[in-house]
Amino acid sequence: MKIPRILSNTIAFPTISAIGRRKAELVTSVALLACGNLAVYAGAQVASGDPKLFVAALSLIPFLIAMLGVLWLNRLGRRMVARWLLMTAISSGVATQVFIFHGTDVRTYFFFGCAGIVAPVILPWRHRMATLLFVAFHLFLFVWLDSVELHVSPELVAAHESWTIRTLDAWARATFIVSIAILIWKMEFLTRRTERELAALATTDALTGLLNRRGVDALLKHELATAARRHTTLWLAVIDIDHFKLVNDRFSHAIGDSALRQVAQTLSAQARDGDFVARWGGEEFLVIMPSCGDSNGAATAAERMRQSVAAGKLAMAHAAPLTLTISIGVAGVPPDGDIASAISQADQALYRAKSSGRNRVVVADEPHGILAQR
Ligand SMILES: Nc1nc2c(ncn2[C@@H]2O[C@H](COP(=O)(O)OP(=O)(O)OP(=O)(O)O)[C@@H](O)[C@H]2O)c(=O)[nH]1
Repeated sequence: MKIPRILSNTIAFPTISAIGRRKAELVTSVALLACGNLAVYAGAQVASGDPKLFVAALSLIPFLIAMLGVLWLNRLGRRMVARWLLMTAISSGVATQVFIFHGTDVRTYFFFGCAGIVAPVILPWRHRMATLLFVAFHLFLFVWLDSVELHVSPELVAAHESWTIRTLDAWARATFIVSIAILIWKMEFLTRRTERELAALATTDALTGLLNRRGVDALLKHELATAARRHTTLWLAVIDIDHFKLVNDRFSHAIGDSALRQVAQTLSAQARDGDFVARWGGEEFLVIMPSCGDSNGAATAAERMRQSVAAGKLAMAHAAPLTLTISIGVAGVPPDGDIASAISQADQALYRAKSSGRNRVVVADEPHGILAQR
């Protein structure tokens, strides 16, 4: 079944931050929960056949419209308005039921308790004083109404033993507990997801979508441990775009960014399963190749990447397509070796590749350095 866009949590709010999305989804959940609860409530009132309860059910229509407004405003990104509308609509919907239609015989006032508990997680921290007042007022109403008998409607006192009143009473109690439980579960779920998203963001380079330095550091340690267990060499390729400063200076920083993205895509496409491509720094990339075997295998893989970048063209709006080249330094980390010295060797090999003309691959332990060139 296709879920209407306005109701869907998974596809909603694609453009906002992880934390903002968490709040927005929480607002959607509470709005849907409140709608569901009060729809059942209104259903029981209508089914009772009692004209007063029927009018009470009709009085929930503005509340339902307000909930749709909350969902809509939330999607539009008017999250502050959506949050306050949600809380005030719940509050006034409950107040209407309690003070105009039921009094305290039906425990609709339990929803004041719900509103008081939910408010701090929904309302913005920025409005903390207003939130505090909202919470205090609702908890006061909840405690006060629980301790007094407020028979607003004489008909309701007469109908006290009817199935409708019992149902509404039971529903209000059950909803109080279940709503809080669902909210806690939802918050836990969203917190875990937000944590995962933030962890992914912290290890991802925003421009290219590759692993960033922080991400690759952890990965390197893991891959080295695996290689050491298998007694194999972990091969690393440090890659630098040639004359990249010229691209920025001659065209623009935006074109420079496009060039970085294109090289990142080409390297990722050329990497084999099990290889990892990361953005190592400005215009430098690092490729981790755990299963290349010997230096020939690593050099062949690096050469394939070099050729592929050189064969690509970066489309330009008002100029001829741009051809980019890269220089690559390759080094291996033996099972008992350390990453820092392998990176340093790869850097030196890269330096040799640059100083001997660029657009080439140099393997650190090759006596002549230059293994492949065009
Ligand atoms: N557009 C863009 N440029 C960047 C980014 N990060 C670093 N750079 C640029 O990359 C350039 C690196 O230039 P250099 O280190 O002089 O190297 P180069 O021009 O590539 O020369 P060689 O490496 O010797 O071939 C600098 O101009 C940086 O500003 C980025 O994220 N986007």
